Amino acid sequence: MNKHVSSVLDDAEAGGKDVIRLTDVRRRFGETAALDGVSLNVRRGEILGIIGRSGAGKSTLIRCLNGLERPDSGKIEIEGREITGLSEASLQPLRRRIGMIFQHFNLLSAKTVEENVALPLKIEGWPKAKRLARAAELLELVGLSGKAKAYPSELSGGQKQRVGIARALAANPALLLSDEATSALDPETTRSILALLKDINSKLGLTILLITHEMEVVRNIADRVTVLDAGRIVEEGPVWQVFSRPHAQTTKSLLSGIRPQLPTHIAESLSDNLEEDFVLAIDIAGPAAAGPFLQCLSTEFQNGYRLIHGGVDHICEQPVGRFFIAVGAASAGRLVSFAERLGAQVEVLGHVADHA
Ligand SMILES: Nc1ncnc2c1ncn2[C@@H]1O[C@H](COP(=O)(O)OP(=O)(O)OP(=O)(O)O)[C@@H](O)[C@H]1O
Repeated sequence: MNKHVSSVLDDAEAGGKDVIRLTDVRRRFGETAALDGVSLNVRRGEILGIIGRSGAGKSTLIRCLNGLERPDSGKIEIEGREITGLSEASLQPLRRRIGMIFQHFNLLSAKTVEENVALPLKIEGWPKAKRLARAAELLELVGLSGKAKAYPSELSGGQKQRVGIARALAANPALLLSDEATSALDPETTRSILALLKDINSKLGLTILLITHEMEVVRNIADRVTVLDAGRIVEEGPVWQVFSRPHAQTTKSLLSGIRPQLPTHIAESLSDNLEEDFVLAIDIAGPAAAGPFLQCLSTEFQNGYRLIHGGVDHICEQPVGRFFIAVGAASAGRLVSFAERLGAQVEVLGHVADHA
């Protein structure tokens, strides 16, 4: 185990369960409540995703966390120490406990890769030889050992973000805060950066807070997710649960791009004629989704329903099923109760003629 790994683990063992804790944090700008009573915690070693529409309050939350913005009221604690009310000087060492990576990398173009990575250590007063040794160690961790003497302009977007990650880890933070860090990257590069973050999370036990509008990012690497809307938390929980059974309308619409939807031509032909077939959206998560659910349904109802669309996906290794089913009016009530008894959540979307 290298020195960096062991020091992060030592820190992890020394502290409490929550790296960050927010209690009833409020911040207004005139009439706008950017944060309207936000309480959340980021547990040591987890990856927490925060999602929300534009204007939901994500940037304000980040600025409150790194001390650039002060909340009007409420409490923010980093590793058990309250930061609200601290002077700029007392805030500095706590601010260094949070490493940040950004959408546009924020590297210094006139400095080499190793100088960029070593910069936070220079600010901390480390001697040159020591900080270059640490930069080499971190560049190895992010797979860029051969690029120490290169300049940012000579790197691809993915490589620049790897440098950003190495720099964010240099001062040995308790938390890595990722602010839309993959939003400027193509899908393949995004996947490789997410794999690196996941690897660092499991190797170093590093806690990561991901702020993103990309649902795929949260789905791929986060353990838990918090949904912000108009400055409030409207939903939170394990990613597989929230993504398989979103309750808040905001969450449903944020996830509409990555969850199966009723085909548009059928959605547009739905009626409210109770004599026609019922169109149901059925969500089921956990072991029952993996196969038994459809089997049970066909055993119980034989040919009495039609599968319109949907299937089984896997989120955080949990099977998650979403099916759109049409069933005759006479069997609909019985099918809904049967599915609910199996643990599914059922929504009646409308009605279609039986040939649709
Ligand atoms: N300095 C400011 N002055 C006035 N209003 C502000 C200020 N900062 C944020 N707001 C308002 O607070 C609300 C939350 O903004 P914030 O930037 O935190 O949202 P966001 O979720 O980060 O949005 P985006 O995804 O577009 O960056 C918005 O209505 C915004 O217009």
